[in-house]
Amino acid sequence: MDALLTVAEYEAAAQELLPPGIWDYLSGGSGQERTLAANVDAFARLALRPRFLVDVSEPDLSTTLLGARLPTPIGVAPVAYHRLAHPEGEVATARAASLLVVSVFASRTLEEIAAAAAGPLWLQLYWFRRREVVTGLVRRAEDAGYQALVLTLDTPRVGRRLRDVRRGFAIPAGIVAPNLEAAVMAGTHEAVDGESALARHSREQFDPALRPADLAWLCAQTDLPVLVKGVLTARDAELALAHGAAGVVVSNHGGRQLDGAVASVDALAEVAAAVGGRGPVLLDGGVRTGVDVLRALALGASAVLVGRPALWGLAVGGESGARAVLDILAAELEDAMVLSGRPRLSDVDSSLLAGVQRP
Ligand SMILES: Cc1cc2nc3c(=O)[nH]c(=O)nc-3n(C[C@H](O)[C@H](O)[C@H](O)COP(=O)(O)O)c2cc1C
Ligand SMILES: CCCCCCC(=O)C(=O)O
Repeated sequence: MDALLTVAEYEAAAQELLPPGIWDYLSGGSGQERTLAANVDAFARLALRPRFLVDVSEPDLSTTLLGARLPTPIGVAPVAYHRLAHPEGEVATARAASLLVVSVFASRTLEEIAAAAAGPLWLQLYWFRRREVVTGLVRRAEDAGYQALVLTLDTPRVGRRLRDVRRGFAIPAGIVAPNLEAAVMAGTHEAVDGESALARHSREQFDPALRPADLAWLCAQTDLPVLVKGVLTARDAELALAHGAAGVVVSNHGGRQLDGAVASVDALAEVAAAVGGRGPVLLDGGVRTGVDVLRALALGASAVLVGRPALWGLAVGGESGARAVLDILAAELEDAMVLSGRPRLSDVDSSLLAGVQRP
């Protein structure tokens, strides 16, 4: 087989390998999948304005995020059940990633992942009705050396994902979420009529009444920085920072929640302006090339996260497949920085983008 050179080639190879139901769960979106498509299309519309007569002989992709030095501004977004893609699951991804946000629905324990990790780990949380589930996870993350928490705001319930509804998708027997007790996970392996097992589970277990005061309460439970994920407006960024958040992840959950929601990259400038340097602004959704990473940085992102691309790499080649995907994105980013006359991340700003108003 020829070497795979792009994320798109990993996507196609993963589709060949994965059972159709798992492929649909990993790659699909909600509703008509308009936001899923928009996330990718919106990047393609952002044209670049390269400049020359600049010394680009020593490009530097490194950055600092929440005090941690990272070789690139590219991390892995929280994605449930990596063992759907590869038997080693999150342990393989953690070996490959320089920053991994571990889903609360990880299919390996927080401690196994920490023992394998090559870089910082952050733990993503949902707002479970039973608060002791949340606080128990916070304590375990602290004890295992995780460096931040990420509270996902955009999922008061799982969105209506028609591919999963049609297939009666449920988590296959043998793949579990070992960081959550059995009572919290009841029903996730059983298909139901008219709804995916995950959507039903979320209605039973997630508290849809999450308010700013709850965020403040969570921040008060821990010394770890708490970021919020799913922010698409200046209003939510302001509210989150005012209630203790240390940073935000601009995200529409990869087009899996509100179909019709704005593409992540189209929401980025508004959110970055509202944060105004008070904390890191990450972006996920639709990042498929290193040029996309550069575009996001130009619009104010401190770093990007990739969800599906990491899982496609994992499906194709376990740890080395996930690493290959992240390396492709980093190599493409370096190329784009050199070819656009921005050799350091501090050189990247909105002057790189055509048609974007400059301050
Ligand atoms: C299969 C799958 C599972 C996901 N699980 C979670 C999760 O457990 N928690 C969460 O906050 N986001 C979850 N997400 C959303 C991702 O964190 C991220 O927002 C999204 O994948 C980014 O879009 P991309 O896949 O285009 O990179 C999941 C996404 C996918 C594709
Ligand atoms: C067992 C519940 C899984 C919750 C959904 C994970 C997720 O966020 C996703 O997008 O899928």
